[in-house]
Amino acid sequence: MSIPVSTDLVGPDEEDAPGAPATTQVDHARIEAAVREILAAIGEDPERDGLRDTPARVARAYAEVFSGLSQDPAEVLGTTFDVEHEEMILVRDIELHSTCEHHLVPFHGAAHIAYIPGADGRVVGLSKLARLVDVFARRPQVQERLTTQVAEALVEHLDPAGVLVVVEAEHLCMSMRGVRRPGARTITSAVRGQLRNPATRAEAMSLVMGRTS
Ligand SMILES: Nc1nc2c(ncn2[C@@H]2O[C@H](COP(=O)(O)OP(=O)(O)OP(=O)(O)O)[C@@H](O)[C@H]2O)c(=O)[nH]1
Ligand SMILES: [Zn+2]
Repeated sequence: MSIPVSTDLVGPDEEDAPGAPATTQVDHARIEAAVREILAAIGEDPERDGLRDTPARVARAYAEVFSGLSQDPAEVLGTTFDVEHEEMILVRDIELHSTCEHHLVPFHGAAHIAYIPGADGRVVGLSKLARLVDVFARRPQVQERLTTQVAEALVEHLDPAGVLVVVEAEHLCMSMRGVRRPGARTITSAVRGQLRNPATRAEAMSLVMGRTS
């Protein structure tokens, strides 16, 4: 994929408010021009009061929503530590927002991640699992790929004995348009290593499904 060069390219942190998520390198001017064109194409007046700043707002929003394109999972998982824990670690209900690559509308839901540390006993900080989800969610996505990418990144960078990733989400492309079925939830999973073992997998799934929320 080639990223167009423009004087309006804004890199990470340059225009972000303190504490805001880093934004990706996107061509703001090009997004603004495209949004103006879409507004005109749907019969709107891009110059009317409420819409005049919309192209710039959309460019800033896209920079944030697609910031995962310029983030490296290796960095997120770069800090690990050893603890004496050989059993499964599971973080569930990691809220996620992503963008369906077919319609460029959101899908949102939760990820649940379980892993068993590898022979070297390394674990990651719990927050890094949520950051890892964001690295892949903040891209044009399909849910299956998002699920697989999170699992594969953990396998590659943490070398665990086993991994289970479950993602459940509602796709607005199925709710607000098209087939119009609000409330339908899609569940995907990716399982690697010892978590493929039926008993271990069943234990992880019961922990995921037994959530109270
Ligand atoms: N497998 C999968 N499909 C998805 C995902 N997000 C959206 N879709 C589907 O992608 C399909 C795209 O189908 P198309 O027929 O090319 O597009 P469309 O005419 O807009 O389809 P409708 O949504 O049925 O109106 C739709 O069935 C969507 O529900 C996803 O994460 N995974
Ligand atoms: Zn869609």
